[in-house]
Amino acid sequence: MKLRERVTLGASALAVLLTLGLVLDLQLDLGMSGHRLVPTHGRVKYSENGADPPKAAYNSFRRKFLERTNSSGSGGGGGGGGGLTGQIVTSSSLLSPQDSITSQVFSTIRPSSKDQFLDLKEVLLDPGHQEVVINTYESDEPNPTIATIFKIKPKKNLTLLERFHLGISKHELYKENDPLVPAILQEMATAKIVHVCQKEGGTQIKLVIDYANKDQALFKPMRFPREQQTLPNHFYFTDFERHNAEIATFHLDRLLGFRRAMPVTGRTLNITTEIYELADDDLLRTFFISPSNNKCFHGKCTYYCDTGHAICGNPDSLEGSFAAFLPPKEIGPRKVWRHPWRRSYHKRRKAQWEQEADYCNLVRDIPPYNEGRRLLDLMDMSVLDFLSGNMDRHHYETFRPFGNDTFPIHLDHGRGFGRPFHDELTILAPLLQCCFIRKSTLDVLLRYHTGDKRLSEALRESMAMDPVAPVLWEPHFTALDRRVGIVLQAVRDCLAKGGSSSSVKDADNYLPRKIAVEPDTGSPKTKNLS
Ligand SMILES: Nc1ncnc2c1ncn2[C@@H]1O[C@H](COP(=O)(O)OP(=O)(O)OP(=O)(O)O)[C@@H](O)[C@H]1O
Ligand SMILES: [Mn+2]
Repeated sequence: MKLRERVTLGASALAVLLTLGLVLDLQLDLGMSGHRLVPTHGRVKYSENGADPPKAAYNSFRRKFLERTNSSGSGGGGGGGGGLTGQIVTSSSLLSPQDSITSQVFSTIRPSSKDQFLDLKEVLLDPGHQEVVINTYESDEPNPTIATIFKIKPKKNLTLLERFHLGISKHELYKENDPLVPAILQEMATAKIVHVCQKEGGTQIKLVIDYANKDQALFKPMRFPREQQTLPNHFYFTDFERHNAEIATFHLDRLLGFRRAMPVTGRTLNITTEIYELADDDLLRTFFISPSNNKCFHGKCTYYCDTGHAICGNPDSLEGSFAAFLPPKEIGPRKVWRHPWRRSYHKRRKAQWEQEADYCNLVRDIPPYNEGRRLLDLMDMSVLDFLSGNMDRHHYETFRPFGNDTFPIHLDHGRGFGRPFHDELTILAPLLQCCFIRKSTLDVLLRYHTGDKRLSEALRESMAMDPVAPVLWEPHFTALDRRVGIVLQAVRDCLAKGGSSSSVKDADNYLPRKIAVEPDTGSPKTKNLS
């Protein structure tokens, strides 16, 4: 080979390697949204006159290389105390004043636990002309179920879960006080298991549990005792999953009146007779006996599926969460959406919403957020996640048969309930940036804050019957009540500000665009997202 050919070949190989490296790096940062791929890796700078502000290069350098930590100081009341008042709560990514030009800083005040929020009560009684607390009328709209859409007549011999599936409706997974829910919890916790295999996909190990009547559950194993907190050097995307967070979030979702999470129960299994002896070959291959003679398995997955992170019986029993299985594709096909407030999933990069104060206005011009219930549902989701401390909301799913004006299913809560002494305000970013909330959600929160039964007490009661109770470590209950107060304070801040953080004072810009008049044909705003 001539020298020139060798050089050309070398250069081509280098180019291919570089491209591959770039693609792999971006992969970490891209999300799939139905069929829209929305990159967030571009560093979008925000400045008032469109030009880079002074020191922008320095700030960007500093953010990139000097401020790598994801868990610097916070206003979170240490020691599980709660009840601290007048203290400013800020996001953990709080930056210096110079940075606030290019970065959004999230902050609010921790209210007193005795604050009765009379101002919010007044708004609930008479919403008037404000644009923060939004009354919706979903209950007046048709609410077809899977059974009605597919014209399925429920037969007598259906299983509990089959009946549950047929009852899933456009507005919710199950009705308030639906007797099927406790029945399914009981069945999942006690019925005989006949087969176990690993669930494909996802980052951490999950097992599909088959019962004799063909009903199924999704099993997430316990890894740590209840008191274990998120490791200080773990990012939200390397945090371990907690089975008890799945259980607690189902109860929390139900108590908040959302009913968008599948029922989840705890159960203690015998690892030999209820997993090993029923496992399929692929799972069986990952079983081994630990030095202390316990049976262990690690399965196959992207994170933590190796001998060092194996799941072991103790000595023979293994606790886990059992989530009722979602309906099969034939009747409940789902659409996957990229969450607009998704984090960057990169140890140094920031997401677009972290850098643009005006981000909400961008989102609400884009379908499906420009009309109907979706954006309000994301506010609900951010409240749920803030209360539980779940930072891992990258995608969400909806049921296709109901079209786009339907609820997002609350799935995958394994990373909640990890830091009871820290309130992560960035989880509330959708609410803080859009500045509106469903009236019914505010109503529920206010009742828990000022009524007879605080949220912690309601949750404790709701989970008392779970087979692995107590489900949560005590400090998480204190955290919940404290965080309810913070959400209420955030709504109060919004009312005081008169709505969205946008500088545009046009009322239409504050409302979920049910009233949007013109179809969105390549609005100039979308250029930032493409
Ligand atoms: N109850 C359920 N029944 C059936 N399928 C489910 C259920 N819950 C979740 N899934 C499916 O399994 C996928 C993975 O579940 P989940 O997100 O809880 O696990 P994960 O390991 O945290 O995944 P990821 O790492 O992608 O976040 C979900 O995206 C969803 O499509
Ligand atoms: Mn997950």
